[in-house]
Order: sequence, then structure tokens, then C-alpha cells
Amino acid sequence: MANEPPAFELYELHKRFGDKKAVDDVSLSVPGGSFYGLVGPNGAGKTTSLSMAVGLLRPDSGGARVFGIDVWSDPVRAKSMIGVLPDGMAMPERLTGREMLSYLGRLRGLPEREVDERVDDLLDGLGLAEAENTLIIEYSAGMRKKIGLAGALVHAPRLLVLDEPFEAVDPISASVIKGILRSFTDGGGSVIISSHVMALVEQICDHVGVIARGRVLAEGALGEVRGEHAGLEEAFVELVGAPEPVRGFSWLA
Ligand SMILES: Nc1ncnc2c1ncn2[C@@H]1O[C@H](COP(=O)(O)OP(=O)(O)OP(=O)(O)O)[C@@H](O)[C@H]1O
Repeated sequence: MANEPPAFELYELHKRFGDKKAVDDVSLSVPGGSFYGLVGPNGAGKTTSLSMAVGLLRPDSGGARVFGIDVWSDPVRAKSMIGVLPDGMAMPERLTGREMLSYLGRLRGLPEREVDERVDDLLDGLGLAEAENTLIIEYSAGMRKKIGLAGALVHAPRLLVLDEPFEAVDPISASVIKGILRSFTDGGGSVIISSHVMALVEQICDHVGVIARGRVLAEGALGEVRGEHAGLEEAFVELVGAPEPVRGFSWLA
């Protein structure tokens, strides 16, 4: 609908760490029902922007809205609609996978029976059923990503904000996660992921934002951002700037 607000809108976000401008006037718009990829080199400001946008890190200025609701002035309403997979999330290490999901479901106010049903589906769907009674502290990096994703999904949010959801995940699990996320967007949900993997973003995303040195360099539908380039990677290198040729390392040859 013409007047419907975007699913997620980051507006004029700024963040400094000491002298370092980590995020310098970042504004992005994730249309409803879209699968949005936020790409950028290491240290570009992706995690800092997303953390501020979901209410985990206080911005110096600017903010974010979820379906028009401001994350920082109306956090309870805004957060009820978001599922978040933060980067390097602190986990309840001494809970099992099942306990963690059940706890998150109950915390969101869901009835016990509903929680049990959803937790069964999530553990099965993400290939964690065998590890349901294993403590999180014993999970591998990929298993931690998957249980974090399950935690982001348990309350059936309308928007998913996922920082590097495929990092450390094996190809079979990655394919399962892609399937889950696609059916989420097919059902009207919206997703934003951060990633460095252009091929992945090109395969699953329909909208892209390119960020480097804390600033947005391009944003829009995938085809618009890719432009005349053969692929997103070429467009990305042109936008961000090709690296200097590597010198030295003769000792390694
Ligand atoms: N807590 C912090 N204290 C100081 N500097 C920080 C902090 N968090 C991030 N930074 C700096 O802010 C900049 C942006 O970091 P950020 O983690 O947002 O980048 P990123 O795009 O997510 O990178 P990557 O792809 O490597 O995860 C970097 O220069 C980083 O060193």
C-alpha cells in the first residue's frame, strides 16, 4: 500500500567510538516483504548500525523505526515485532538448547503448549533435535548460530534482523536456513541480514545496501545496485574501491 511505512527504517544514525566515526549518517529503508542484504568490508559499520537499530546500542543521534514505530521511544512495541540475531550474542551457556528456546518463548508471553510446539519445530527444522539437551556452552560455532536464529524466530516476528546468519554454518544447514527465511518472506515477513558474501546476497536478497567506512554508498533493489556490472561483487568493488596490490610476502613464496 502506498502509505504503508517500510518494515524497517534506519534514519541518520551516528556513532563514535573515541575519535573513530564508526557510523556516519546511515539511513536505510527495508521495504515490507523484502529480503535485504547489508554488505560492506570488515569494520564498515554493519554490526554497529544494526545494533543501534534494534535497540542494543545507544546511537549518538538518529534512530530506527519498525513498521513506523520508533525503536528507542517505544521499545516494547517495536521489539515485539522484531527477531534479532546479534553478532557474538551472549548466550545462557548453562541452559540446554531446548531450555533456552522455551525460556525465550515464555519471556515473550507465549502459552506453554504453544512454546513446546514451536520449540519442537525449530529444533527439528534447524537440525538441533539431537542436541536439544546439550548445554549451549558445548555447542559448536555453527550450532550457536542456529540456536540463536531459532531464538529470533520463536515469537513469530514480522521482521528479522540477522547479523551474519550464515557465518560458520555448514552448507546443509545454510540451505535449510535459506528455505526457512524464504518461506518467512513468502508469508509477508521482512528480513535484513549482514554479510560479506556477495554470491550469497545475490542469491537470496532482493534489496541491497552497501556500506563502507560508516557511510552508505548505495542502496536499493538488487538490480539497481548491481547496475551494468556482471555481478554484485564487481559493483561492490567499484563502489568501495579496489584494494592496493599486495606487496611483500616474498618470504612466503
Ligand atoms: N565497542 C567498540 N569500541 C571501539 N570501537 C568499536 C567498537 N565496536 C566497533 N568499533 C569500531 O567501529 C567500526 C565498525 O565496526 P563494526 O563492527 O560495526 O563493523 P562491521 O561492518 O560489522 O565489520 P565486520 O564485517 O568485520 O564484522 C570498526 O572500526 C570497529 O573497530
